[in-house]
Amino acid sequence: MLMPPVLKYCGNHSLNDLSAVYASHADYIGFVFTHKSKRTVSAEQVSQWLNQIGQCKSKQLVGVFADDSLEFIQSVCARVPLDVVQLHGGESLHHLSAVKKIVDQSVWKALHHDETTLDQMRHFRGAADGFIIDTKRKGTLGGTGIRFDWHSIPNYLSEAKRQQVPCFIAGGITPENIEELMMYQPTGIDIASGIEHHFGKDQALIRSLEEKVGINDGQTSTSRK
Ligand SMILES: O=C(O)c1ccccc1NCC(=O)[C@H](O)[C@H](O)COP(=O)(O)O
Repeated sequence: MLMPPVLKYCGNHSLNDLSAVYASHADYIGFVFTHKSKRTVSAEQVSQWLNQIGQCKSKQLVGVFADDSLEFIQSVCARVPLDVVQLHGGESLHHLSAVKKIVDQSVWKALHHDETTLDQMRHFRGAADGFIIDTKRKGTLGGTGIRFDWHSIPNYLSEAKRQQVPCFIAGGITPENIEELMMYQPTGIDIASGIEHHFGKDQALIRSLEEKVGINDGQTSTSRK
């Protein structure tokens, strides 16, 4: 029996979004703090929502940044109890190492799929604590709702396994195409658009996706680990 992938639901930008993903089997809940997104939230908003809804111990919080300054990243980490800092821009190895020095959190590097991605994963070996492989689209860094050529997934998973770090597949994953993606046996999946209806996270879409990856309602995210 195949293990269901680790789930990350990203781009939560309202209290309703947070309620929907809290009720789900998500392992990671992502907030986009960089200003380069239509889903940008502030540290103040997120900490207010967390106060309203309470902390959820079985889920880890991820903060998404993209080419942001060390000061900005540090200021968000001081206000929001993040478990992971995700760097989603064109950050260099030098910048990622500098971020690692100033935060206590794990630092993941998002890479945009193209013919150089595997080399880039090797370049970040020993520094990045995990990878997100996302779709490359000019003018947008993430949350595109567009998938990349999944034939490269086995190479990405093998490299992450060699490095003994998690690897999430992102970009255009939906309840409609998740069964096709499951044939590549992804260890982690990361979704923003595909579980949204009218730009808000939708519990019916989340349930449909989770059923298709083999997570049933009797399981909590911790009982899957
Ligand atoms: O979601 C965004 O709007 C976003 C904008 C800029 C940088 C990163 C962003 N999202 C990061 C994620 O981890 C998304 O889950 C990932 O890009 C997949 O998005 P989607 O294709 O919409 O499922």
